[in-house]
Amino acid sequence: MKILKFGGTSVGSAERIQSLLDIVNPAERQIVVLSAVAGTTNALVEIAKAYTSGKKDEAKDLIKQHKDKYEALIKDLFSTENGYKQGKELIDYHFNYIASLSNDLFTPTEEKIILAQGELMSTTLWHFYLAEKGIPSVLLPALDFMKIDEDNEPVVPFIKEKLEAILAEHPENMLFITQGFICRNSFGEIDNLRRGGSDYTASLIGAAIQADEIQIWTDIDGMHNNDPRVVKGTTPIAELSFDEAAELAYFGAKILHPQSVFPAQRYNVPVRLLNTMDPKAAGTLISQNGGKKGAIRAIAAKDDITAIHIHSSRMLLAYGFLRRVFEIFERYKTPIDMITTSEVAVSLTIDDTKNLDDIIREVEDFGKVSVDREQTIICVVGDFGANTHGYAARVLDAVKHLPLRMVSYGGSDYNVSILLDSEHKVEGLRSLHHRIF
Ligand SMILES: Nc1ncnc2c1ncn2[C@@H]1O[C@H](COP(=O)(O)OP(=O)(O)O)[C@@H](O)[C@H]1O
Ligand SMILES: N[C@@H](CC(=O)OP(=O)(O)O)C(=O)O
Repeated sequence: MKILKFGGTSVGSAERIQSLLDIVNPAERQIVVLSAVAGTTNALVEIAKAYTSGKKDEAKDLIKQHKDKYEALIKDLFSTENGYKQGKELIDYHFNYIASLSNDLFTPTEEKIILAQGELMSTTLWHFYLAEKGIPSVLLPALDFMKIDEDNEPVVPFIKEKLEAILAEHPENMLFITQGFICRNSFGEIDNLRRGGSDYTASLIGAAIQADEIQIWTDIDGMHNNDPRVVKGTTPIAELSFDEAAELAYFGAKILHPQSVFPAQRYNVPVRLLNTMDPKAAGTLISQNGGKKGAIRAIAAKDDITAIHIHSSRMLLAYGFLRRVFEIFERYKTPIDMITTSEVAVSLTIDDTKNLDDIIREVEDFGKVSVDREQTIICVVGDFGANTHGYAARVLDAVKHLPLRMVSYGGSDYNVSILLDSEHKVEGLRSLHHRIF
């Protein structure tokens, strides 16, 4: 069984929703995971922000604006009166529900309920469209099987058990549709897998049911060797290993949600990145042995990084120092991305600054602390195993005209990372691209 995920742009208009049938073969048993229509989740975030700050009129205007877009979409999508009627009832229901939340005490729980409406609408609209065309499909409610625990980690055995039970109820059906992104948390409340999380849904489903392949359909012909939004002349990479893809996704290659590689890797299910606008293009295949030995594969950048530098003479010849520093970050559930150390100092980076003030207060017990904000990690990914040579030199040579804050090499066989001020990011990406590829 295959899992096909279509992102926001792939369901971004009536025409795009209709042309999913050019790609999806309804005679093949498969699960199709859909994101919300492009722009919807951003609009829902804005509505929730307006509610949070008590701006009910602003929220009402935003709801109206967005509902108008959906009115236009369903007019173009359906060709029968009955199809249109069903679509209209659906969007009335969801937008009235969003509007009704203005009367409640607005907490993060209500915010997550609002954010879930986009995927609930897109999947049901496509299900109705297929029905209009006489194509049977089964809508699988993600909220019935997609679950995360108290640490926001997915509960794969639960997902597997629930999903297999639901699929077993429909032995004759071929086409299943479900929502990406949304899930329930350990309290049973509606939650989500964070922005861009529909890829993660597809990967978790693929892992849970041991699918043959997970296909991520988007608006570009695979993972490119640099950020196409910043650098001209980037090219798609035919094959990547899971490790390389994970590094690229984590360090900013927006085409894949950062966590989405791990479930597929853990259960060894290949992932293919494909282009809805050009379905015949080869795309990128991510698999166990996909990497090309001894080569630089791609460059990615992650913004909004904060660097923390701790200078302490107590570190000199001491043991247990780093453990005590790391424990502080662990207590505040703050992941560390990059680390460099000397005998009397340690520098590390984080991207989640929710608890930064508390962390700094505690870290200051160890020595002198300084913080640099608006930093960017540029990550160069390839096969840099212990027997290879020259890669770090090539990377550093390409950015020798830029001030570097940190350099990390050797942490894994796949990654050379540099930290620089975000104002140098574009120049860094371009210079690396032109000198390396
Ligand atoms: N290395 C990269 N390779 C391919 N696309 C990338 C890369 N880095 C950033 N992107 C961007 O990711 C976009 C696709 O991701 P996204 O917008 O999340 O798609 P979707 O809405 O289909 O989930 C592309 O349009 C491209 O601009
Ligand atoms: N709709 C959600 C989830 C998602 O994955 O979207 P997309 O596939 O369009 O990146 C978001 O915008 O975050």
